[in-house]
Amino acid sequence: MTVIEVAAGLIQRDGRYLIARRKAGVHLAGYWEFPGGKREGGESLEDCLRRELREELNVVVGIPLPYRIVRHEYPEKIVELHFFRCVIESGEAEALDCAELRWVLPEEFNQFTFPPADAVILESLQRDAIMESR
Ligand SMILES: Nc1nc2c([nH]c(=O)n2[C@H]2C[C@H](O)[C@@H](COP(=O)(O)OP(=O)(O)OP(=O)(O)O)O2)c(=O)[nH]1
Ligand SMILES: [Mg+2]
Repeated sequence: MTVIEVAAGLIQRDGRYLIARRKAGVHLAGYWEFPGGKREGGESLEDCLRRELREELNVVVGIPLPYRIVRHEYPEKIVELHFFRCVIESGEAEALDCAELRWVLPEEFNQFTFPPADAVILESLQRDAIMESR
């Protein structure tokens, strides 16, 4: 099975992260996720992320900082998720290509259903937040 490369943004502001709910009718519909999408030919993952965040949220972000890479095998596809930390440089996030948006604290992640691939990232961000508060 071919591996689908995806770039996703860990967009942080005042200790909260921006999460988006996937629209109906797509893979993992209704799940909450970190905004982003599939890399197109000839594009770097950083360019992909910046494009996706413009398309999905109408925001421009600064230089994305690599955080972690997660490979996950779903029954229907294999995804390689490249998570980047980033900050909004201009624009206020709008739900252009997602069902709903929320700014949430890491301690609130458990109130939302994320795709199984995201579990390690959620735990890692929660751990980071605890370390930063010490
Ligand atoms: N953006 C994002 N995708 C995720 C996460 N976790 C996870 O398993 N995925 C999966 C869902 C999808 O199969 C794939 C991302 O593709 P996508 O549907 O967002 O792609 P896209 O924005 O380019 O949308 P499209 O043009 O193909 O409709 O990765 C996550 O946290 N963020
Ligand atoms: Mg997407």
